[in-house]
Formats: sequence, structure tokens, C-alpha cells
Amino acid sequence: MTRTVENEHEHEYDVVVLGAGPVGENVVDRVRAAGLTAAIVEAELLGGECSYWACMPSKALLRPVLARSDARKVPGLRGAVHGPLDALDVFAHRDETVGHWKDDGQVDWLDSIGVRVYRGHGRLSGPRRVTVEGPEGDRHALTARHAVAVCTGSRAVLPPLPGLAGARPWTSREATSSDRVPGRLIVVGGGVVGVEMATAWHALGSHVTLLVRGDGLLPRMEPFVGERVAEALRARGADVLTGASVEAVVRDGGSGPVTVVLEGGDTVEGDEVLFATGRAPRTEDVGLETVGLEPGSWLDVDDSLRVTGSDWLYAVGDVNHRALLTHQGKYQARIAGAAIAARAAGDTLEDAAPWGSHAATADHAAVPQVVFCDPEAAAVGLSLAEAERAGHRVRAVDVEMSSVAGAGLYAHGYRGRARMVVDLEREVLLGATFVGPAVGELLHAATVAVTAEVPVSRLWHAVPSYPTLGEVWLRLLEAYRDGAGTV
Ligand SMILES: Cc1cc2nc3c(=O)[nH]c(=O)nc-3n(C[C@H](O)[C@H](O)[C@H](O)COP(=O)(O)OP(=O)(O)OC[C@H]3O[C@@H](n4cnc5c(N)ncnc54)[C@H](O)[C@@H]3O)c2cc1C
Ligand SMILES: NC(=O)c1ccc[n+]([C@@H]2O[C@H](COP(=O)([O-])OP(=O)(O)OC[C@H]3O[C@@H](n4cnc5c(N)ncnc54)[C@H](O)[C@@H]3O)[C@@H](O)[C@H]2O)c1
Repeated sequence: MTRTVENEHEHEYDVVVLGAGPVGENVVDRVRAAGLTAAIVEAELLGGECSYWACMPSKALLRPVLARSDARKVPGLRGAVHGPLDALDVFAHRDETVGHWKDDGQVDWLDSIGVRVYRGHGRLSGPRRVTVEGPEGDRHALTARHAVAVCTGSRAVLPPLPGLAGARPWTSREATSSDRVPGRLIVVGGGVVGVEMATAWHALGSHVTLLVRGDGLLPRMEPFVGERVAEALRARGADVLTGASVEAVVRDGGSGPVTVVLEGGDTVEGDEVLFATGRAPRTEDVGLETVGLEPGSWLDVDDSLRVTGSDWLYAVGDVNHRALLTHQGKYQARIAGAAIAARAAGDTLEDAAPWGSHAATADHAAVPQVVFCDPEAAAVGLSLAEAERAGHRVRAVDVEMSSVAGAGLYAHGYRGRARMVVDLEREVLLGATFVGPAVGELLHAATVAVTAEVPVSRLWHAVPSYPTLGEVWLRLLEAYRDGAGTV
């Protein structure tokens, strides 16, 4: 239904989605497939952070880096991949991957599934109501018969350091979209963005100094992962400084070299500085105050992704802070879409029990993540420390991946390590972690084992092909059986 009142257009849909990142797009896709009408509101580009300034451009920058690194370890190929990366060619591939920061393809797709797109900044304006301010000053008042889903994602956080605001630091946006290789790049933060971007820009030709406040890289994974990744970065010539806390940033006039001042007074000079220090929810200006919620907060949800205390408001993807990953947000979107459709049809959500089709249970038990650094890192479920903190009686076994025939064939002198964490009560896997070339492709088997709670006794019957990296599973099971490699 559409009605025009002076300059404000009023429209009614079954579902209104705020934010057309990968997650918002999947929510509308699912509710449309269930026969509901839907509108989606986007302030920038349809496709969101992931498509233009996060997953896609970062992986386009990293793919040549990892391919070159692997090829250099394959006998007969070393000479063929001797020289530096062709940065301009890499940038051209990155630009093509992100559709040159144009979203025509997304517009066509949303059009083809019958979703109405509103361009502009959207805000809640009371229960089930959203107001959109368009780029030309046009305003639209949208009413949702059944549900509003906030899928507005997250943005980079800059710490409140003296001099930082005027120093024009890079965030993940500049680090993924720059077409200039800085001579010296300082990276602050040893999390996923810091490590991936340090890897990419070092390989593209920057001298990288990675400043890590804590004592290691990738602190959410098993400690051996960060150790191997730091060792490899250092071996390639990057500086990795741990226990390095930034106190101030100096860049006179906002241009020229930038100086980072560390606690204790040491300084590091660079041509650019990237702050990869975490994310904040994009909820400061989405009208949360009109529905009794705190602007700028992460939105708490139940397992059907419905905001705590509401019967019509959903928060899906980064904005709920359950797992800041595209694949996990899209999983939530499938669950939320099914739950919204079931509730709209008057169903009682009988499938809301753990692992049911209306419960995002995997968010608690089995979130997979691949970090595309060199060597790659991949993990799912609980680390040993997390499992122990959660009170499980566990045993972890480690194996060196060089013990696998497929590893030696994949790359000469292959170095990697794998760990599985076994729940001793039920003899099922709670988590698995891998570090080494190409281990990202090993992860889904681990995700299936953790999610399906496959007993260790049955895993013996899942025979990995010879000679692949997958044979690491056999080594892990043997180590567990023989009591070897126990951590
Ligand atoms: C550098 C980097 C690399 C990453 N790499 C990976 C990776 O390899 N794999 C992975 O799984 N994850 C990766 N991530 C995480 C991933 O980008 C996010 O988890 C994902 O983008 C979240 O999707 P989303 O739809 O929730 O939010 P977003 O992608 O942030 O989309 C939200 C959308 O909402 C819009 N919006 C916000 N407010 C409003 C408003 N008021 N009105 C209208 N529209 C609004 C925004 O413009 C945006 O388009 C990476 C993140 C970064 C920073
Ligand atoms: N391949 C992938 O899956 C991928 C790639 C990139 C990003 N992501 C997602 O994006 C999210 C954001 O990544 P991120 O790296 O920005 O966040 P993060 O939370 O992973 O890491 C931020 C790091 O910065 C440190 N830090 C915070 N404040 C600091 C300060 N003032 N000084 C120094 N260090 C400080 C933190 O201790 C932390 O280690 C992650 O949760 C991740 O899941 C995923």
C-alpha cells in the first residue's frame, strides 16, 4: 500500500530491513521466498561493508600473496615466481572484485526478487515504523506489518588518542581500497584485520611495523597460531612489536610522515598508520531511542535474532555482536527470515529448540573462521582455554602437519600445526584449529564434526583421501588414541 502526504511518501510492507549488507540482503531474500512483501533501506552501497571495504577487497589483495608464497615452496616453480608482486595488477583485480564500488548488480538482483529498495539513511520512528531520508531530501515513512530487522553492521573504532583524529589514519576502509603502496606502513592492532592487512601490504612492498598491545597475534585463537604467524611475518622482514601500547600520534598538518608514540616514549615513524583496533555497532543514529533502546549499543537478541523484550524488532549480523563474520551473519539471516515468516503465519515456533530451524545455535557452539594470513589460520568451536573456562573436562591433542604425506607434496618444507579439543564426557569434538598453508580448506570438515557432534569412534570411519592435507585428521585421531601429542 502506498500513500503520499505532501513531501512524505507512506508505504506498508510485511517486513522492513535497515541496512543492505550481506546480512540484510539475506533477510529480505528469505522473507520474500516465504511469500512476504519486503523493503530494504541502504545509505551507501547495496552489498555493504563486506563487498566493498572488507571481505572481498581484502581477499582479492591477499590471494596473489598466498598463491605466490605457496608457489615459492613448490620445486620447479620457485624461479617462475621470483620477482615482486605487480601491485597495479593486484589493485586492478581488487577493483574488479568489488565491482569498482558500484552496486548495479545488487540493484538488479533485489529487483528480480521483488524487493523494494530505498536509498537513504533509515531510522526507526516508533514501533514497526521506519523513516528514510533520501539523498534528494525526499522522505519515506515505512510501516512494517510484521517485523523490522536492523542489519546496519559495524564500523571501525578509533581509540581516543591525542593527535589521532588529525593524523588521517587508515581504517579497514582505506587499507582495503588504497591504490598506493605506502613506503612504510604502521599497523596498530594484532587482531584479524591487523594481521591480514600487515600480510597484504608487506607483500605489496610496504615496510610494515605491526604494533600489538598484548603478547601475541590473533589472541582469540589457540596461542600457537599467533606464534607461527608472527614468526613468519618477522622472517619475511616485517617488524612485529608485542607489548607495544600507542599513547599518541603526531602528523603535523595532517600530511607527510606520521609518528606513533609508544608508552615508555619510543617512537615509530611511517608514511601511513592503520588502526585495526576493533569495531563498533552502527546504531548511534538509527532511532533506537524511539523504541526504548540505547543509541550506539550492540543489540541483544535471542536465538531467533529477535531483540530482547520486543515482539517485532530483529537485529541480525554484526550489529548484534554474536559473531562479526559474513558467513555467520548470513546464517543468522536465514534463521531470522524463517522465524519472521513462521511468526507472520501464526506458527508457534516449535522449531525454536537448539539446532532447530528457528534457532541460531551454531553462534554459541561452532563459529568457523579462516584468517587469510601467511600461513593461513583456521578455527571452529572452542579453543582449549575456552573449553576449560566453560567447565568441560577435555583433552587436546596437537600434531605437526609435516607428518602428513599430502603436506610435503603441497609444499616443500610445509610447516603447520593442528589441534583438536575433545570433550572427554561425550567423546565428541568441541573445537579444532589449524595453522599452515591452505588450511582454510580443511575447516569445513571440522565444522561438520563439531556441529554434528560426531563421536570420535565414528570419525575413524571418515577416511581422508591419500595423499591430501586432510590426512591430518588421521594423525589427530591416532594421537588421541595413543595418548600422544596431548597438550
Ligand atoms: C577488513 C575486513 C575484512 C573482513 N573479512 C572477512 C572475511 O574474510 N570473512 C568474513 O566472514 N568476514 C569478514 N569480515 C567481517 C564482515 O565484513 C562483516 O561481518 C560483515 O560485513 C557483516 O555484515 P552486515 O550485513 O551485518 O553488515 P555490513 O556489511 O556492515 O552492512 C551494513 C549495511 O548497513 C548500511 N547502513 C548502516 N546504517 C544505515 C542506516 N541508518 N540506514 C541505511 N543503511 C544503513 C551500511 O551502509 C551497510 O551497507 C571482515 C571485516 C573487515 C573490516
Ligand atoms: N578473515 C576473516 O574472517 C576476517 C577478516 C577481517 C575481519 N574479520 C572480522 O572483523 C572483526 C573486526 O576485526 P578487527 O581486527 O578490527 O578486530 P579484533 O577485535 O579482531 O582485533 C582488534 C585488536 O585490536 C586491539 N586493540 C584494541 N584497542 C587497541 C588500542 N587502543 N591499541 C592497540 N591495540 C588495540 C585488541 O586488543 C584486538 O586484539 C573481527 O571480529 C573479525 O571477526 C574477519
